[in-house]
Parts: sequence; C-alpha cells; structure tokens
Amino acid sequence: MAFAGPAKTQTKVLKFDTEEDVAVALAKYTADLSEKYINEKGSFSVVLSGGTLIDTLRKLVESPYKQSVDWSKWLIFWVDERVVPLDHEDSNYLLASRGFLSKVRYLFLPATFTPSTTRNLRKVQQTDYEDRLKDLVSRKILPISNISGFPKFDLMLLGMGPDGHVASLFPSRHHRYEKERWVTFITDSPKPPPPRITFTFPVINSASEIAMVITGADLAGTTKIALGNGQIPGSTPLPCTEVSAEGELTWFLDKDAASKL
Ligand SMILES: O=C(O)[C@H](O)[C@@H](O)[C@H](O)[C@H](O)COP(=O)(O)O
Repeated sequence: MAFAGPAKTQTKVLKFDTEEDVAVALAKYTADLSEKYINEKGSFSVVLSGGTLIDTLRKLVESPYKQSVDWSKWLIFWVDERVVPLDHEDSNYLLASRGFLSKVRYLFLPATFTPSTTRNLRKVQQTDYEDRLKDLVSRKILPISNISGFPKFDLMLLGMGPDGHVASLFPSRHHRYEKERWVTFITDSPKPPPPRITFTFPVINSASEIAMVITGADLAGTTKIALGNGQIPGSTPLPCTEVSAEGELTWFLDKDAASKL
C-alpha cells in the first residue's frame, strides 16, 4: 500500500533542565512503554538510531530498570546503519552494543544483517534488511500497520542533526521522499560515513510511539524551526518535520536545545 503522507499525530514537547534529566526521563518513558506493550502484546519492538541517543539511553541499563525491564521480550532494530563492518568504529551496531546491548541479557536482534563482501554492497544490505523484516512479518513477529500497510514498530528512538535530518534521511537527498520501499540506501550521506542504509518515512511514521531526543545548544536553532513552521524561508521543509507517529510523538529537550523556543 502506498503511503499517503504524515498522519495526524499527537505531539508532546517535554523540556528538562539538563541532559542528565533528559536521560532519567527517557529511561522511565522507555521502561513504562516496555511494560505496557509487553502486557498488551507479549513483546516490545524498539528501533534505535546512532549518534548521542545511545549515551542518552544510559539510565535504562542502570538500576532499577536494568533489573525490572523484561529484556527477554525486547526486539531490537536500527533505524539506520552505516555500511561498514559491524565491528567498525562507525557502526551504529557497535555503538549500541558497547553502550547498551552488552549491559543487558536476553535481547533478541531479529534483523541484524551481516555485512556483505559482494560487489554491490549497499544494494545487498538494503535488500537484506528489508527481506529480513518481510520474513519477520510473514512469521507474525512484526505486525503491519492497518493504516499505512508498512511494518509497525512499538517505539522509535530518534536523534536529529543540525540540518534537520533524522535516520539517514537528509534535507538535500531524494531518499526522504521514498514512499514505497521499507529500507533505502544512500551512497553520499552529507554526514560521514557516506554509505548508509535507512528506514524510509513510511516505516518511521507507522511506529506506535516515537521519541525525538534532542540535547545541546547546537540543535537549538533547528529545534525552533522544527517545532515552529518547519521551514527555513526559501528552502524545503526539514525532514524532522515529516516525523509523525500512529500513537504519540514525544520530544525530549534539554534547556540548551529548547533555548530558542
Ligand atoms: O547514524 C546516524 O548518524 C543517526 O542515526 C543519525 O540520524 C543521528 O541520530 C543524528 O545524526 C543525530 O546524531 P547526534 O545525536 O550524534 O547529533
């Protein structure tokens, strides 16, 4: 089913004094959703991004959540990955593995792809990731949204770049307009490294819950635009303004990121 565009979403903006307060609130938010979804459907699918998000998630793998969360019911995915070996310093998998996955046991990584050594590396990885998701859908591990027809994750945890990108969907690249594919690949990402694979907006926007986790003064201007009219005069809307959730979209901001609101 083709994606019709951002659905109406409930948006909440939470502002905190410090980055530490954001980390505390994000851990509680994620642990509460984990309990809710596990009670309702027996599992909790979580999509991670790269960048500072993993560090901001640090409180989730500390007491009390480290013990109280039922990690055995978690399914972990990545919203984007850099096309490098999984043990490469640029890998989002490695980042999450060091800062998060290695701290808890029994996590299930159902769609982690193995980097290919074939010639058409990026294409292979994109197709591989999409095929793995399709397999999970056919095995009824991952549901499809009744609204969009795209796979539906319970929670996406997203960061944002100063240019307003989310995942690897950049303002000046056509991938942000993809309406059919679940996963696409980019060979010239403005943020290094250049080759990446990424979920598309139809998949991102089919999530039940999305957290935009934004800290630091360097994101204050972009945050103001994103939560204002979404556009720098004379340019196209920022990709971050395309984000919507089928349930609730929550912005977590520290004082610095919120300083221009
Ligand atoms: O792999 C990536 O690069 C990310 O998934 C990307 O979308 C990231 O979340 C933003 O660029 C914010 O990154 P920072 O939190 O490091 O600013």
